[in-house]
Amino acid sequence: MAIRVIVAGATGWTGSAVAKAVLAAEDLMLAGAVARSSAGRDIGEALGGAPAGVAVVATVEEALRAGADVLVDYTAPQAVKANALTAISAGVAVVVGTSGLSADDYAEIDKAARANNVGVFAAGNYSITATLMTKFALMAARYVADVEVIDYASGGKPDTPSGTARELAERLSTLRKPATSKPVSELGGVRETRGGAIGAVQVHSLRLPGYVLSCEAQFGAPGERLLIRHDAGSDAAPYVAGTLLAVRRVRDEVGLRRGLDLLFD
Ligand SMILES: NC(=O)c1ccc[n+]([C@@H]2O[C@H](COP(=O)([O-])OP(=O)(O)OC[C@H]3O[C@@H](n4cnc5c(N)ncnc54)[C@H](O)[C@@H]3O)[C@@H](O)[C@H]2O)c1
Ligand SMILES: O=C(O)C1=N[C@H](C(=O)O)CCC1
Repeated sequence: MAIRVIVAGATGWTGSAVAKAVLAAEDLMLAGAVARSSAGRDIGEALGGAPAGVAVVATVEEALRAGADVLVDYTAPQAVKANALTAISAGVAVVVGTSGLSADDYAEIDKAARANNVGVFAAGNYSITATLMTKFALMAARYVADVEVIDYASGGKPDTPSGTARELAERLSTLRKPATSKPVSELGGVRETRGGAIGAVQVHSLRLPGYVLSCEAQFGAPGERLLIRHDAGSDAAPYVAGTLLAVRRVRDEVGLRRGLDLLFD
């Protein structure tokens, strides 16, 4: 039986690519599409194609009324937590694509998921090559203590740091040995120039025209440096396969799992 999927943010940059892929997949069924601006329209037509027989609705609550197995969220940082909690309380598994959630937000989502016997999957980045960047950085952190994360995006990105950088820093923090650099609290001058701490890792976010989204882990050791970096282009296609992998697997577990690499092996 096909997995019934709701896509929230279904007409957005990423959500539209995911919704089209769900419509095209034989083992998935687009059970709902949430997009406030297109509410009432057929989602196939709203995406520039043939009618799909699914009317766009304005809220996740409305979409859930038709029945679903998985909610995929590609909306906005201020909407994603409420959408996820709404789905969880209806017993529906969630794939979180939207960035902007903190470790505390994820703890709350995990608690709700466990209480409702539901699986939730979240990845700061669903692209295969961005996930490899994270995997290689985590490998390097086992051998090199000093690492900082730099996140680059266009000036319009609404959240900082990126979901990619936040997840990378959180995960590096669980592995790293104490850094050798002077603690920020002991520095003179303008301390903010040393970036923000996520866990035990300093993160620096640049927002400049010309970037789509790039993220790098920069390791330093006496006399040498190692740079592990991912650069995204301007197409949403790289995020689709990883998102659909999560959709197909999210109901196998209860509670929250984070990081696409968990689904690689
Ligand atoms: N994890 C990943 O791999 C990955 C990949 C791409 C994008 N993202 C993240 O996904 C999010 C969306 O990115 P995008 O580039 O597709 O954005 P977008 O602006 O193109 O699309 C977002 C869609 O959500 C809708 N929306 C916004 N606020 C909403 C609300 N409160 N309720 C309902 N719908 C709402 C918008 O109308 C829009 O259609 C961002 O947080 C981005 O960082 C993550
Ligand atoms: O375009 C964006 O915005 C993206 N956001 C994610 C992030 O915050 O890391 C990753 C992919 C693109």
